[in-house]
Amino acid sequence: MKTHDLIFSQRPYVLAAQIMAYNSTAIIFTPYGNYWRQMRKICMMELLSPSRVQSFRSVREEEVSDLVESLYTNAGSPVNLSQKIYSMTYGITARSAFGKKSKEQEEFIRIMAELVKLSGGFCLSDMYPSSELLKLISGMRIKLNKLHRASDKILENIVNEHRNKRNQTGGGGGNPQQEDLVDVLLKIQQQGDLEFPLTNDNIKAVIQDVFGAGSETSATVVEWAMSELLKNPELLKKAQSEVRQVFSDQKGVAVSESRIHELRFLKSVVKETLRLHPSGPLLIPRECSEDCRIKGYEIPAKTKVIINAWAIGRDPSYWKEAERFDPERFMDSDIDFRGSNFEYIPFGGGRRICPGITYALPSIELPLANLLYHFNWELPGGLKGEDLDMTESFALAVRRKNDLYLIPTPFHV
Ligand code: HEM
Repeated sequence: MKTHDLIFSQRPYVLAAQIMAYNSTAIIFTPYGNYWRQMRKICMMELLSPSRVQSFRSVREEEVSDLVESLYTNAGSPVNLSQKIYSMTYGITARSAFGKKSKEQEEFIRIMAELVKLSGGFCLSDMYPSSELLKLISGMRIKLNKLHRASDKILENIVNEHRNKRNQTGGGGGNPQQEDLVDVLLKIQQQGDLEFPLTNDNIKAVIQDVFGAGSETSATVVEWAMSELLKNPELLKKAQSEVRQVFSDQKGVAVSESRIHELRFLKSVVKETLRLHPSGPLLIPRECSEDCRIKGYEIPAKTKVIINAWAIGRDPSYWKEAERFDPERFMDSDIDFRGSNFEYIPFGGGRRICPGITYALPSIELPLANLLYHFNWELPGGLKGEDLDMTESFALAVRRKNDLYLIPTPFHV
């Protein structure tokens, strides 16, 4: 990611991306080159830049406020917090990138969760990509085709709705400032601004990537942070005291983003969660584009390279009491996840580093701050924090194997 970054900027063949991402023409699994560069740049400018992220502040605040309201109505009884967090995060991404939530949002969430399971690059057909027989007998191709047909229908609707609206009133309802990512991609398609024609399939591929990458990942962080805090009641108390003190004048109103930067401990909780539970523990696989030599090892061209960010984040040669959830370690530390501290790479590094960091952080911090501010939390059935099951699922983005059920009790009565 530093000395040999260019050579390792390629992605390997993954059957799920081939089928689901319209011949790998989105961003995540797209081959390194001009097409990938242009698509990544468009998303950076139209969705992920600091000013665009700031412009979605009211979207985040509304979605989080809806979450809080729905939790108030469940006060005192166990709620499936995981499901609520995932639904909220997908809602934020849908509204930021496509202007509104899709009618089929819950169905799309289900498809994405399934896709994330199948895209890890560890299924037999990805180990032996040239074997058509394996794709057939493993049932992968059939499963993926079915999933693809279902997601394509939803994506097609999103694109068509945008196209119709553009034809009637222009992009963004006649206000270019209000154009969303889909509007911009359609405009580029119409104007033919790129060196290659942008097809409908390309647009759908990018939407799907953004939807999956932008939601599943951030949601896992909120889910794991709440799990770790429940396991460590004194840390939970500390995080709650901080947010309740910083927003002491709110008196029950949803916590806004205005002073979120003052929550130093909460930011450390997020960093520590990303150390122990990086959303993509093995990042996204790379491929070596030419022969190279690293520390005496010959790595032939086309070798699939998997980076174990999870293990690096728990390596005792870099981290004191590596297995312990201890947000304090980040309080007075310069270590950051933006790709230059290689002992801590939850977002990867180099040319393929996650472009969504600036977008992701407020979508994690704001819900977390609100959950901590508004409610006291307990495990159902008198379960103690130390007994909370922390088993991980196996997928490209690792969420809890079993959903997190908690009992919220309103703090402001
Ligand atoms: C906690 C939140 C997130 C985490 C932990 C995360 C993590 C990652 C990781 C590990 C990679 C692979 C990096 C590599 O190969 O070195 C990646 C790539 C990517 N992420 Fe994220 N991500 C997050 C949020 C987001 C969001 C919010 C978006 C967009 C809305 C996004 C879009 C992407 C895209 C498009 C890529 C592919 C980049 C490329 O191949 O050029 N991510 N992310």
